[in-house]
Amino acid sequence: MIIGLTGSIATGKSTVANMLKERGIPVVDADEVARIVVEKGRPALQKIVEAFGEEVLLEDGTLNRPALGNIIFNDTEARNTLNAIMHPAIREEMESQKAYHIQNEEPIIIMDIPLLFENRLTETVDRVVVVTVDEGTQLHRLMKRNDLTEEEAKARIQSQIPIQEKVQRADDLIDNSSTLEKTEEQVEAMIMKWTETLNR
Ligand SMILES: CC(C)(COP(=O)(O)OP(=O)(O)OC[C@H]1O[C@@H](n2cnc3c(N)ncnc32)[C@H](O)[C@@H]1O)[C@@H](O)C(=O)NCCC(=O)NCCS
Ligand SMILES: Nc1ncnc2c1ncn2[C@@H]1O[C@H](COP(=O)(O)OP(=O)(O)OP(=O)(O)O)[C@@H](O)[C@H]1O
Repeated sequence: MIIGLTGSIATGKSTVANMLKERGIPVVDADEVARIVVEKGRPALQKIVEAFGEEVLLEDGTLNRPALGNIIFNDTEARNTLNAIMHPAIREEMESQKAYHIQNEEPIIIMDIPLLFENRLTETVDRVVVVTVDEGTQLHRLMKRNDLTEEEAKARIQSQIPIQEKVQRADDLIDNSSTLEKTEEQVEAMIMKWTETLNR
């Protein structure tokens, strides 16, 4: 069973992904893969420099992530340019990690993909789990985690499909508005449900 794990920015996908990993379920993480494909010497990094200039590089030649983030989260056209460079490379690496877990006969594999709906990838998974929080909590957690102003955080939130729309399209929901313990309980119940489905 291939499960797509998604949500909106800072709703708690990584938090839930870690809870799943702790329970032995393999997770293929799009954000992590997105970091690998822009490492020094990779073709995607070269293309990013060609599109956005040397100012998106740090002195040591690695990607200046905050600088690129400031450009793309405030400009749809720039975001589309970056997506066109990175998404094919991300997809290829994710497929290869998925194939590895399939070969190991893992019964459940999690694909943690923030932009699952935006990139129309729902057909590539069997079920979709959406991690949700209320909008106030999302804004607050994002501002705190990334040290952003309210305006900067709102621009990032608005660069994705609204969380309420994603909630409507979910097969399973995790409400991460409350404590981590409450989230953990929901994760355990969900794993139990999936396991029952597989054993049926
Ligand atoms: C712009 C970059 C360098 C900023 O890096 P930074 O370390 O600040 O953020 P990080 O990578 O941890 O992403 C944080 C969150 O931002 C959101 N996000 C990232 N990229 C995008 C995008 N192109 N469009 C909308 N939201 C995005 C996601 O919710 C993601 O979980 C980075 O996000 C990036 O390389 N983005 C393009 C690749 C991509 O689309 N990644 C999303 C997973 S497929
Ligand atoms: N239940 C919770 N209670 C308090 N803080 C939380 C809770 N869940 C997550 N957080 C915090 O909220 C922030 C966002 O969570 P997390 O990084 O898991 O979100 P994400 O959806 O993976 O984000 P992104 O889309 O940016 O990758 C983090 O700083 C995390 O520590």
